[in-house]
Amino acid sequence: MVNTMTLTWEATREFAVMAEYSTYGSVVVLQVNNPPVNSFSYHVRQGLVDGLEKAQRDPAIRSIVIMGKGRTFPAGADVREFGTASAGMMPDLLSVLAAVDTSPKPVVSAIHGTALGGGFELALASHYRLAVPSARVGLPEVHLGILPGAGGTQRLPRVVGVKTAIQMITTGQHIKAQQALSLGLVDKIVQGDLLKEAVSFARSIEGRPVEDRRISQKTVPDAEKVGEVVDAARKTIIRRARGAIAPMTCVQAIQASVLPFDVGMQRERELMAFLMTSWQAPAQQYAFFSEREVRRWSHPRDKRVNFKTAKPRVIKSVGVVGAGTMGVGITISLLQAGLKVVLLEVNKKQLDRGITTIQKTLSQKSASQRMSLLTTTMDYSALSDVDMVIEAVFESMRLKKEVFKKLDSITKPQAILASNTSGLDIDKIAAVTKRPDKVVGTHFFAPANIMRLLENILGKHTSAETIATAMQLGTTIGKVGVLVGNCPGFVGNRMLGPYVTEAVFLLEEGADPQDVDKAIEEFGFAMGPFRMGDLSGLDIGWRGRIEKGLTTEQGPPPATPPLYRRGNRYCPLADMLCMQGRLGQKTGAGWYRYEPGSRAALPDPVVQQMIREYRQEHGFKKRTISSQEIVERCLYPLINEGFHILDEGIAARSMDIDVTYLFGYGWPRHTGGPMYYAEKVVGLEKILRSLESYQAQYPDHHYLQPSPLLRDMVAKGTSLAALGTDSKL
Ligand SMILES: CC(C)(COP(=O)(O)OP(=O)(O)OC[C@H]1O[C@@H](n2cnc3c(N)ncnc32)[C@H](O)[C@@H]1OP(=O)(O)O)[C@@H](O)C(=O)NCCC(=O)NCCSC(=O)C[C@@H](O)CCCCCCCCCCCCC(=O)O
Ligand SMILES: NC(=O)c1ccc[n+]([C@@H]2O[C@H](COP(=O)([O-])OP(=O)(O)OC[C@H]3O[C@@H](n4cnc5c(N)ncnc54)[C@H](O)[C@@H]3O)[C@@H](O)[C@H]2O)c1
Repeated sequence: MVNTMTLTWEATREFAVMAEYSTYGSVVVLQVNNPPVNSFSYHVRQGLVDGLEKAQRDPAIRSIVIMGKGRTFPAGADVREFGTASAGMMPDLLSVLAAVDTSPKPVVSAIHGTALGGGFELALASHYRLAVPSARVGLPEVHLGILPGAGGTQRLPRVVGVKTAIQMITTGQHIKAQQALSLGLVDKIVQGDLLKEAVSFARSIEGRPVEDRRISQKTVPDAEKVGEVVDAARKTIIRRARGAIAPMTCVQAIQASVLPFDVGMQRERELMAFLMTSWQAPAQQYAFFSEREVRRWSHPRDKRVNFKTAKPRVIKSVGVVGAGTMGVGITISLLQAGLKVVLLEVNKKQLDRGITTIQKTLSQKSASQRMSLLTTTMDYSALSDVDMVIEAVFESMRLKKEVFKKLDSITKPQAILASNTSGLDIDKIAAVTKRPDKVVGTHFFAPANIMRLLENILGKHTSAETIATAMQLGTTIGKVGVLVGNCPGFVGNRMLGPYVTEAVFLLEEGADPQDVDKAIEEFGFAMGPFRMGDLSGLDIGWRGRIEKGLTTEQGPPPATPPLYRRGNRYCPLADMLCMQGRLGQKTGAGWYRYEPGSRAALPDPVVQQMIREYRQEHGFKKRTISSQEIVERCLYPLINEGFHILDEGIAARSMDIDVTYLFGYGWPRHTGGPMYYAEKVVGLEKILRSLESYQAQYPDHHYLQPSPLLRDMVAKGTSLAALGTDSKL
């Protein structure tokens, strides 16, 4: 038991304040104080080493506790230091951890919040670990393109075995305290005041030898199976990693944990150096910080549209209109965040189907509690009292206008009216209401309860308060909100246009759908454009093209040249599939065929025959197209459209585009996003020259025409970061 009377502060702050030194009788507590997440920046490392040395020198001190001040135990290395001079300044994290491991006085890590990366490695180097019940631990370095480089790949397998260590490190998962306890990663879960409990625990182990507590001195429990475990892991990881090098490099480091500790540490260091100097690590770290940076939104259209000054309205209840694919997913997201929802649908069958899906999807534990927040209705007047409505009816401007007119007359005047349109003009929708300032686009991605992106669209009259509310709603429901301007397709779908258009042109020239998908999947996408089209439903794009007058349900509009629409080259192969009722997975056939009940895309001789005949009819000569050409022809026009978007001020920053693609379209994270990839991986000049060269070969493919902004940046040597929000906005 701790005598609370002895818990008087004898704190001296002569050491760097980032690791505060306090004594409680014979126990020293070192509290890392580096808000917000207590990362190990240089001064923290120095403070810890100084504190440890002081504790060793003082004969009155018999044990040491390390903990975090404020919200968390250290969440790892200071990633912002990577690549800067301070990162290399001694003491480095490895020497801090060596001082902990070899301390003759027992060291206890007392964990609250999240002990991640280097933070958890510090805990593993300690002789004892305590955690509060809400704590989480993990080694998420793989998401930053690196590995746990302060002994994590060597100590973790010594506790949990190679198999579990591979699983934890290559997924970067956070583990809850209770699971950590059962895996032997923490020794005790403590209730109540962590400081008191930790001091009490430290006293209880004073004088005990530390040698048998040092994980570095243990052996890996499943060492004899390492070859077999690594072989099995390699197969799944290579497939899952899709070009990211960190996961497999983590496995190589873990494999070395069966060697003597010092040898394994040397191997870990070499592999860490390899990853740190790769192009993927900075790309993934950029992705990490961009995900957070988009929360600091603003828009050049209006100075008031700025996260610093705009205040959100409080949203407690939301109406969702349409219980289709998106309406149901949006409803689930809202309920999961504890918001009240009124779900309205005009079709009874559809409503019933939606309710069943919602019930099934909500986790068993909280289903009844969450379901009690849901009201379902076929009567618009049930929306009279909600704070916000999200419309998710069919993608038709006529219908959206009709719905918004109704919503405007029924809902309370201060209610915000949002549309989940995939790309229709928000201003036209707002114009039918008497509150255009309260109309906004909130573009969710399918499946809406899973996909993290929320693309929020600022209309001409949307107020700063409305945008702040939409952005805040995103945070409340765990989405990554990105603010963009209004144009057909907004940012995400607009950039997708050139990508799918060019993908279909490749079929004319000789590729099969599976060739294109394979090249794009090898680049790192989870799905190529044709598999993705089949999954989403080919009718979505077809309806859109019909609405735009580019095609009709019966074929090309009268008196239209077959391969041109409005002066631009057009390939009608996708329309031809839809006219045959091949709408993708839902009809068992699209670009591919599907066996009943299976989602596996099988190449279809019928489609191959259709493409062959099409080539013959229109005089295309089949040629072999390399994967490199496929990737460049699909992705460079997409990137080029990103430059148009920046130039027009639709996106304020290139990072808004990158985050949109990382979280909404499965762009491979290890490449940083399309704009980062263009600038830092390929190089803007190379992108420009490739576009020019393809355009010379295909002068009527208008998406290949390089954007003036791209040309200008290459000519002036400007960087995307320097462009900031000041492109011609
Ligand atoms: C911790 C979180 C779970 C908290 O989440 P929450 O939602 O509460 O808060 P935010 O995510 O919004 O974060 C708040 C704020 O903090 C910033 N931040 C978070 N984590 C870090 C961090 N680790 N470093 C810096 N900044 C951080 C965040 O950006 C927010 O600020 P902003 O201004 O952007 O709003 C959550 O934040 C989280 O998950 N964080 C990341 C945790 C993580 O990934 N940890 C691992 C870090 S990497 C690491 O620890 C590496 C170590 O394993 C090894 C280091 C050893 C180095 C020695 C290597 C020797 C080899 C030498 C090779 C040399 C080669 C050469 O260059 O020559
Ligand atoms: N499906 C996607 O992948 C996706 C992704 C992002 C955005 N969107 C957009 O979301 C919207 C909805 O798409 P979806 O795929 O969920 O469509 P869906 O066809 O699955 O569902 C639309 C629902 O709206 C209902 N509805 C029609 N008229 C209505 C009315 N007047 N009042 C109330 N309900 C009405 C229909 O009965 C149907 O249940 C569209 O604007 C679409 O472009 C779709």
